[in-house]
Amino acid sequence: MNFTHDVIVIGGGAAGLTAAGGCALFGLEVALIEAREMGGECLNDGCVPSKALIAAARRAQEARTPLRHGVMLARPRVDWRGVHAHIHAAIAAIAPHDSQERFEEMGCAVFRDWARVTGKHTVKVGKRTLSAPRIVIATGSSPAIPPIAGLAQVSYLTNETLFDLTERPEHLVVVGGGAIGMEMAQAFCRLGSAVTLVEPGELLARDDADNVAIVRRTMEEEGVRFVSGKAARVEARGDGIRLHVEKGEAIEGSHLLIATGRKPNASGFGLEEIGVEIGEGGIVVDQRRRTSLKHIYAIGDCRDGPRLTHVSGYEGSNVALEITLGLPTKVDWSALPWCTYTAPEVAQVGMTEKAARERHGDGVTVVVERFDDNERAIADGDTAGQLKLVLKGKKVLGASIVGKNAGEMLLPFSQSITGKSSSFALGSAVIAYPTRSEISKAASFTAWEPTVFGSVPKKWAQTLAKLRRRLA
Ligand SMILES: Cc1cc2nc3c(=O)[nH]c(=O)nc-3n(C[C@H](O)[C@H](O)[C@H](O)COP(=O)(O)OP(=O)(O)OC[C@H]3O[C@@H](n4cnc5c(N)ncnc54)[C@H](O)[C@@H]3O)c2cc1C
Ligand SMILES: NC(=O)c1ccc[n+]([C@@H]2O[C@H](COP(=O)([O-])OP(=O)(O)OC[C@H]3O[C@@H](n4cnc5c(N)ncnc54)[C@H](O)[C@@H]3O)[C@@H](O)[C@H]2O)c1
Repeated sequence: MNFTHDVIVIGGGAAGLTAAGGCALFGLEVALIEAREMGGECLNDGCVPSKALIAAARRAQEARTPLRHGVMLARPRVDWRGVHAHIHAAIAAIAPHDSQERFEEMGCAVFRDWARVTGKHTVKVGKRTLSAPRIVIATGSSPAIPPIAGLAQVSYLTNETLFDLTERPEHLVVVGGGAIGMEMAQAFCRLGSAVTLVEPGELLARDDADNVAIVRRTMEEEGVRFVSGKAARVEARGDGIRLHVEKGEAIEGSHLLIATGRKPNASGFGLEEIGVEIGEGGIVVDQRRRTSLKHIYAIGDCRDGPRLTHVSGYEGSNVALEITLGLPTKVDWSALPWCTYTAPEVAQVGMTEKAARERHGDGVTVVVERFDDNERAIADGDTAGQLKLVLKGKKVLGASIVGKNAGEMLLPFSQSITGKSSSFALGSAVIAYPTRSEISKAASFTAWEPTVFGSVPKKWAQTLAKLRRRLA
């Protein structure tokens, strides 16, 4: 077959851009297809706008505690148009990294239209049919809308519309206590909205429950109200809504945010017709991210698996290496990090205590270090939180951190889990004083303490001391 390109990448989000850019930098002829804005969800309606909103909220919260450390601040005045402008300025500042021009400079042919897979090696975009020996599907996901009776008849927000608000919601009702629900509930509350969050199960269910309890307490103290139950029915009420919780109360609010997970963008553009297997959680892939048709890869949010920007980037670069150099690259989730950017942040790498005990039973030990023992945290007056180090013997299986900047502290534990460092190396490292990172050294050293100060080293130290007294 006379192919038009070496590889076709569908989707210009974190996954597709990494795969396309990687292949182009190795000199392959790459077709990159994106129907909407370049940069996908992370840049346009995900990570970037949500973290920009959180930054505005942090500023308001700081001022809301008027007297702290002997310093008096003026009460915050939140101008929602200013918040909106900050969010969109952040998007605009990062947009050049993901732009059509940048990827064309790297050597990609960029097509800005919807793609349809028309054959095992062919993709139609606009009036053109492209063909390649390898195809990468990186079509992302959309908000999953739960079966709440009456939802279609009321107006509601999702991450696709939330960041366009130009006025502060009076009372935001958030459905879903996952990462989006928790981050946005706290941010809107800090910016002055009343916030009620409805969740039937555990908040941040993938994280360590003790650590989540700490962030929940902080959010409650700041004014977020948590309602346990499933959102079952909703109706319009004046300019707002009234949400009925299954076997529970009815909550009235001015705005409704649906944050109940993601639906992979896997069907409706030709994959089923050519025999690519699609499961409940998305496109079915093997560890090398190959679909049931081995020359077609699926990466990022569109396939079954973790949905995070760094995961999309990791899979994009793996697949680029496999396609360009022919090196099979399997994904490895043993040191997968993630962080929810509430205050305090809730961060995780590797296994939680619960997951480790399910897998390894009594062989697991857990070391807990609290930030109220960390001297930088004390000096800063920001001691909420703790680090849980999960070990099997001295091998690190995971770390669960809740606290200010917890997400920044995961790296040494990632390296320990992957064998590029060890709990001993971290426990004996020299760490700048006073920093919050000292807690990582403290936890690692605690794991070694019984060995370092065990009976054998103690006996040896005593013998040496005796010898010195005799010989000196
Ligand atoms: C509010 C929010 C906050 C988040 N915060 C974080 C965070 O802090 N950290 C983190 O790691 N993750 C975060 N995420 C998750 C992160 O945004 C996603 O995991 C990531 O963006 C997925 O990247 P992707 O490339 O797989 O998909 P996407 O970014 O969705 O890209 C897919 C692209 O494919 C295009 N497309 C789809 N079908 C077609 C077609 N047929 N033809 C042409 N183009 C097509 C779409 O237009 C889209 O641009 C957040 C998500 C949300 C919603
Ligand atoms: N900081 C981050 O890394 C970050 C931030 C935001 C989003 N994300 C990613 O975005 C994706 C989506 O996040 P999310 O928070 O929407 O999904 P999620 O899957 O994390 O949480 C959804 C929650 O909605 C609840 N729910 C479902 N139906 C409900 C109902 N009828 N009533 C009440 N609650 C209901 C579920 O029990 C669940 O707890 C995730 O993949 C996440 O990893 C990541």
